[in-house]
Amino acid sequence: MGAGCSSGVCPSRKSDKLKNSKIIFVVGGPGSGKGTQCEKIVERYGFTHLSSGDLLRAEVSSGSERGKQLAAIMEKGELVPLDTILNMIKEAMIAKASTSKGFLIDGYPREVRQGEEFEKKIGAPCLLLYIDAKAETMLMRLIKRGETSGRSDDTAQTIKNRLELYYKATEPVIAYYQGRGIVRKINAEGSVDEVFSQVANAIESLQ
Ligand SMILES: Nc1ncnc2c1ncn2[C@@H]1O[C@H](COP(=O)(O)OP(=O)(O)OP(=O)(O)O)[C@@H](O)[C@H]1O
Ligand SMILES: Nc1nc2c(ncn2[C@H]2C[C@H](O)[C@@H](COP(=O)(O)OP(=O)(O)O)O2)c(=O)[nH]1
Ligand SMILES: [Mg+2]
Repeated sequence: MGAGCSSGVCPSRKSDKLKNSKIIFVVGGPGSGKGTQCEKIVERYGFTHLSSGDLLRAEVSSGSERGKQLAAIMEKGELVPLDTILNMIKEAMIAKASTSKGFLIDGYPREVRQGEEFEKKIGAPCLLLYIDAKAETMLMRLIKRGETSGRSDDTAQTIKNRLELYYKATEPVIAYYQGRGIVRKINAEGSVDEVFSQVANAIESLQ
């Protein structure tokens, strides 16, 4: 163990506590319905839901100096530094490792490198749920969500940036994992329950 690793939360090595954890990546564009489906998975299957965006928003709400820097990036719809978000996810996973039946990682990886680093420092996913909706659908859902979400990034210009970044950086993540045969594509155009029936089939195919 190198210097700085004595706390047990060492970002540079795999954690023994997490080595047997079941890991599901939930990938899709902004507004595709990742958060909505994750809530339903938790209700039925009892997994632990970790949303990268929620972890970051909690840090922003804490008012910390780091939170202020993150807020400026998120308001523009850009990606925060890889190490920051990966360490936050790893710490949250370790905190739940002894009681969790498995982890839903929502909003991460956003780019292929994030996936590679996650696997080096945490572990490999057994499933990638690809929540697929058309750009117009995502745009409409986000504009509607923006009426009540209070999220500073649910605004027309930032939504446009987030969608562009999704197609450029995140879609390649799906192709990367397709090569391993762990991707299940979910058609997210229908109602929440229609989408969930596909999601449930994918989860049950694991057990
Ligand atoms: N894995 C990540 N890497 C880098 N930045 C991230 C990551 N996850 C979230 N962020 C930052 O937090 C912001 C909000 O992310 P979040 O996942 O909540 O929103 P989103 O992509 O619009 O998805 P959704 O609205 O579908 O939940 C992103 O625009 C980005 O600035
Ligand atoms: N019609 C329809 N609307 C949906 C579905 N899933 C989510 N929504 C709505 C609820 C939200 O206001 C918005 C974005 O959903 P979200 O769960 O926050 O998405 P995400 O940004 O976490 O991917 O879209 C869905 O499956 N069908
Ligand atoms: Mg979300």
